[in-house]
Amino acid sequence: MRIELLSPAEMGEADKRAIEAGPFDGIGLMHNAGAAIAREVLARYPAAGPVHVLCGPGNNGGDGYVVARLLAESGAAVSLWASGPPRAGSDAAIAAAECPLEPLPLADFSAAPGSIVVDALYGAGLSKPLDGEAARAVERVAGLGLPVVAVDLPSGISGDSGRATGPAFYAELTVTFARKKPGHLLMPGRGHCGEVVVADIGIGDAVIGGLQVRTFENGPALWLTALPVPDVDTHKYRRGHVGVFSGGPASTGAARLSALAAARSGAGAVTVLSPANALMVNAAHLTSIMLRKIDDTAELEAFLAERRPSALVLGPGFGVGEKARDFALAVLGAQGGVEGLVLDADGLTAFRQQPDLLFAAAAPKDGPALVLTPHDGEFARLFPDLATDEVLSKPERARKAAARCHGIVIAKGPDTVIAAPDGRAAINANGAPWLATAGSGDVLAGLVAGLLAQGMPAFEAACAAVWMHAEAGSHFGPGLIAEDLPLALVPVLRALIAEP
Ligand SMILES: NC(=O)C1=CN([C@@H]2O[C@H](COP(=O)(O)OP(=O)(O)OC[C@H]3O[C@@H](n4cnc5c(N)ncnc54)[C@H](OP(=O)(O)O)[C@@H]3O)[C@@H](O)[C@H]2O)[C@@H](O)CC1
Ligand SMILES: [K+]
Repeated sequence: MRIELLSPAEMGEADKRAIEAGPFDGIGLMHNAGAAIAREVLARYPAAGPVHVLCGPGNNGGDGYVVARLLAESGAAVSLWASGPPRAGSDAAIAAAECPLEPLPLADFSAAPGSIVVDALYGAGLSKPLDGEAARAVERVAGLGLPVVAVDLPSGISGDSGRATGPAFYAELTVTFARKKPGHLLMPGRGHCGEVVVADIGIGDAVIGGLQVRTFENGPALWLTALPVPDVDTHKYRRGHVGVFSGGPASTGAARLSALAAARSGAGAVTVLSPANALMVNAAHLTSIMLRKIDDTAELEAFLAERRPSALVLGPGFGVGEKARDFALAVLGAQGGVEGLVLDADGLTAFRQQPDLLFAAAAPKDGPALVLTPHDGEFARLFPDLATDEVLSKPERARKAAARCHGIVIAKGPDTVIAAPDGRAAINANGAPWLATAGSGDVLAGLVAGLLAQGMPAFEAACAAVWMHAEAGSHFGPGLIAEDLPLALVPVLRALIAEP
């Protein structure tokens, strides 16, 4: 699977390098792009009524002229609407000259029900919100409920950020070239794209490889080789030991959800670390998972020294306050053995007044890895300036946050982004609305810790956990509650580990 996500700038560079490398020149790539779209239109709408191709002034419009010509040659009834002539000397001007159809002014666009729309107004070169005739075309198409096939991106959607700065088409199908772009996976872009097809237009893997892309679609291809599989001669502590901090007697369930997920991920041992007053509640609900009393930092340090847990989860149901901060800092300061700390929920909020305290504790390179799992609200508490920066895309925000906190940031949402301090970022796209349920985040935190404890590098562990969590939720479907998730991970893990 080709998992690189190319920004519009990287795509432009790929285009340039592919032309230099040959065999296709600019108009050659455009012919390939147009042919791929025409093929999809004919395959998906074989009994289609008239096709209306809307062309903008740039190369996105150029692709549209190729599509219009090819569809007309195949016998389809095609109308061509253009916002203006392409720039003289551009590839789009060549494509327009090759197209025998006379363009009608976009301002006059109208279509009968039953028509298909090919949106070739703006793609990678979108530079401002759609307005005037383009905005009216979006409105008319939506009003008529016509199916839209978008060329590269639905016009109005940013390929970088997935944002719609103004009106934007809702496509049934988006055909893009060489690789997906971040805007296909980030919200709201993802909701505008419909199905996304990636067409090979002759830009080779070597060209893409040379770009040193740092943004990926999250999926097994990104981390499967790092997924821990136990050796035949293993024993339970070699499979990693996870400690999960529990809250007080009235809020222990979240820690147990994390603990169960850590256990299901393959960690050999899991211990719930409970205050004395919640020991009995936890004991009544735990079987294979161990229990240990920890009320203060001295008890925590004794546990770390004696039992040498490899990863810890702090936050779910824990309560916000000094104890959360002290415990997190003690874990990050632990000498040797601790692979990582997953800080979630209350563990994040506890640092809202002094995020730098946390970030400084995570700075030493030989210390435990820090993984933060904020939803939007928690992200804004720790990184208020990044959260309110309207210019940054979600991956850029997460990258800056990761660099600042010296840790992995899992910026949760329908388009969860995982970022590392070294600049890598992955966008998750297999999420399901069923996952938006209380306790779902606790399961994710435990899953990350379980993988960390088994020695998976932190970025890969975070990406794998997010993907598996979403996959488990999608497979389970309607009726999902967080208690179902740990067991729903089993078929997901089985399928991954069975893969050659
Ligand atoms: N790269 C590749 O590998 C290949 C790329 N291909 C295709 O090329 C596409 C990229 O082409 P592109 O760079 O010419 O950009 P495109 O989206 O056509 O727009 C640029 C023009 O629109 C204008 N403009 C922008 N927004 C506007 C607005 N809201 N309202 C009004 N005007 C607006 C903008 O004006 P300016 O910003 O300069 O003022 C400029 O004139 C890409 O998506 C793919 O389909 C394929 O052929 C195969 C190979
Ligand atoms: K488009």
